[in-house]
Amino acid sequence: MDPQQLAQMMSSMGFSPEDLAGMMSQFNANTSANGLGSMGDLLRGITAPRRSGVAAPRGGPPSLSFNSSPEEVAAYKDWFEKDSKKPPVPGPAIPRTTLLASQEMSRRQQEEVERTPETTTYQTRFTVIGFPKHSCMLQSHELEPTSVVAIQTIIEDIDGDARILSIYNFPTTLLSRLSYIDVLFPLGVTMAILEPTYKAATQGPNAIIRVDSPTDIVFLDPTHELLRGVHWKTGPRVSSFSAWPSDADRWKARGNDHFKAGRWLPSAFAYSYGLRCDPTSLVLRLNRSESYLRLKFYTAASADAHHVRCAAGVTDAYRDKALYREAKAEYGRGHYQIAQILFKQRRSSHPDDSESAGWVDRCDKRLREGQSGAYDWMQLFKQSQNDPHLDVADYKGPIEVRQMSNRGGGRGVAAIEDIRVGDLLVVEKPFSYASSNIKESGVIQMTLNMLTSRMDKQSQSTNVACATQVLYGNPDLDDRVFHLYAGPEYPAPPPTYPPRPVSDPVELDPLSPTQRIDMAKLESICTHNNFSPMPLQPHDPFTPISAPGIDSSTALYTYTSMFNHSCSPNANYIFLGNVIVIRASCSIKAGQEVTIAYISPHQPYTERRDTLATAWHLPAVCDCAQCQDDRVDGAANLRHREEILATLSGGLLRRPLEELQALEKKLSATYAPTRGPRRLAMYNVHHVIAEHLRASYSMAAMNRAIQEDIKALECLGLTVLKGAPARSVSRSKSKKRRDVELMVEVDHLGYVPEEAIAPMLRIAQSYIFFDDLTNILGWLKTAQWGKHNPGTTL
Ligand SMILES: C[S@@+](CC[C@H](N)C(=O)[O-])C[C@H]1O[C@@H](n2cnc3c(N)ncnc32)[C@H](O)[C@@H]1O
Repeated sequence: MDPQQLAQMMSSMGFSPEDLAGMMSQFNANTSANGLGSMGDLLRGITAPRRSGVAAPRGGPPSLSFNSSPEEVAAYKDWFEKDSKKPPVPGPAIPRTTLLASQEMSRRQQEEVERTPETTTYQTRFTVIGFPKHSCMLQSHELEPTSVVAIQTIIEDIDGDARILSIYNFPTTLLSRLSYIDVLFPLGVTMAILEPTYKAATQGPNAIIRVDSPTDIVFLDPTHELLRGVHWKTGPRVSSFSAWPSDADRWKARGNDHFKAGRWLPSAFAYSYGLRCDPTSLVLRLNRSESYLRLKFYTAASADAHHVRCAAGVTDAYRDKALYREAKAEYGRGHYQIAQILFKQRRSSHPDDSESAGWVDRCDKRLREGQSGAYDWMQLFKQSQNDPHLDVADYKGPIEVRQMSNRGGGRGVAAIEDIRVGDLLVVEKPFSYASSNIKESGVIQMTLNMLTSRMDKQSQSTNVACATQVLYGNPDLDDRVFHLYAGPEYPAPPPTYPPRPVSDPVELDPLSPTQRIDMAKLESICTHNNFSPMPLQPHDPFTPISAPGIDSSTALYTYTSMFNHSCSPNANYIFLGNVIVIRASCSIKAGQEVTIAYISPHQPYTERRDTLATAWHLPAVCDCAQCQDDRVDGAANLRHREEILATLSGGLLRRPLEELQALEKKLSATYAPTRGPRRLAMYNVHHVIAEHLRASYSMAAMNRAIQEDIKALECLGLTVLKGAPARSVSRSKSKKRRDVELMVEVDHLGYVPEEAIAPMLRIAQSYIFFDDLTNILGWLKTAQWGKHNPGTTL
């Protein structure tokens, strides 16, 4: 997003220019504040040795802000690449008191923001993603601590050498309040950080220890064997370290307090500490399963509930609760058959419980949707207006993933039988979804993505954190995400998709997760596969726009990520809430590749090529029909066309007819003679010529006006029928049914652009001049159809 786009976005959201100026200056003065960056006192911890050399920073990076020019971004990237090749050296020592003082100040500022959110200006945060980093891929028992440090935002080693610690992507901490972070990372808690990265801060003078992956953090009890024999220079414990429960019952009570206050992850932590004291406790596991359900950690919830349900000697009451929780967790995992069996078991022991009967019905619906693609579209549309998260099953039509030559990642989607226009191909809930609302959150997060050299939208970086959270709580989904295409820097993914599902739930100990999330790869996967859901809206349902109150949204879909791009695709997608629905936009033969458009096919060729190359790493030569056509036109013609279009910014309507006709000739000459009628750049010229002709109000001119508007429609890619009508559409009049013909081809349900409606209506109006009722009704009907067919019919 460039500064101009940002300014436009802000003003469309109701920010004044003064607001924007305030944000910019505040941003430049502010360093990389994050939630943890505002904590005051000390935590303690242990670092594992870095397994590979990550250069400690020497000399600061070029400064960056969200109004940095592409050259400044390139300079930063250049610095970063050079800097990361330097051998590691010790970082500069910064007095502990200096760091603590600045930390205290940050905290006070943050507290002020929380106290008076309405009077505080927007907080700006800036960070960088998409650089190589070292998420530990080893198990924690392989830890070999070489240095002992006190961990919080300021950490120090046993000799008192102080550093800043930044933890990114820790589940549930996004935009959370200080009081919540204090609970999650209480003062004095000891953690082992596996393979931290020591790097220059994006802003400000001080280097930071950065931990990107939450699975690189292991929480240690004071009695942990790693801490045996460790002597802290600052004394055996941090002064404000609060009492540490030493038995399972106290941990249970603490967990229950957190749970009652809606602090789900801290409650799961407390139950997990309790389980360290008493690994056989069923009540702790049962309680933890409910905390996990609230966090949507379905796999972890199912594992705990299953453990309790099947434990020897479990009481009926516990078994009952565990059964219900396991059933809900399996439902959350999309295992509707298993969930239904469990809900039925519950119903048979509680015949009067209407809730479990309701769950059995819901499972029935999901099973039907997943098998036959039979959805209640209207109901879903209505629900999506209140909540983007819809309770639906995923569906896959007659398609499969195959190896495709010349495609990044090597795979693509192909039809396994002949598909008709409009057929449903995919319905998929997002793996992760993030939306942002700057006004509500009061935070502007700018993220430089080193993989694309572009600024990510706020929701893009948030979505990485959301995907991390889903993986953290559902470790069985690892392959579903890590078998996606991760960009040219990573080895090709496996040739098939989806991976075999893991049926047995995997247990999660949040204090010492055994799974490892490779954050650099996850960032790259999100970059190469993300979508911006723009849900259908009620007032103008066929013009997708952002939902009210949402500035941007980003989602990762897994199966959908298998579709390759084409600028003239044969499938279209829309969003109901955050659920993606893909349909065939024309007939597709068995074996043919099914493609979707990642970007608007209406952009000029060079813009499409550049966006596809930088944002999607598509090869310089896209082999779709539209790009081939554009290449046949030739670079000089494409350039010339853009130059002509650039001169038209003042609009066309006021220009004399002769000038327009000359313009039409000039533009036409930029298209190769072999090209068909689809010439997007010429739509408007034809339509404006038609308007001029119409103004003269003669029979001949009116006829020519109709022909010019037909050309305008053909330039937009529509096939106007000159012979047999496309389809009969019935309408009732005086109880008799009369058929009205559509005037354009409907075999290809490509996106009917908004621009097509005006020429259609004007043609209908022009036929009034000729008293031609068939054409008047036909074109009115066609305009109505066009308005209601943005490429897919539900
Ligand atoms: C969302 S993935 C599509 C699935 C991918 N081909 C796979 O095997 O996982 C996006 C990546 O596929 C490749 N890709 C998509 N469309 C392409 C096209 N038309 N030509 C070449 N590569 C394409 C690019 O590398 C792009 O970054």
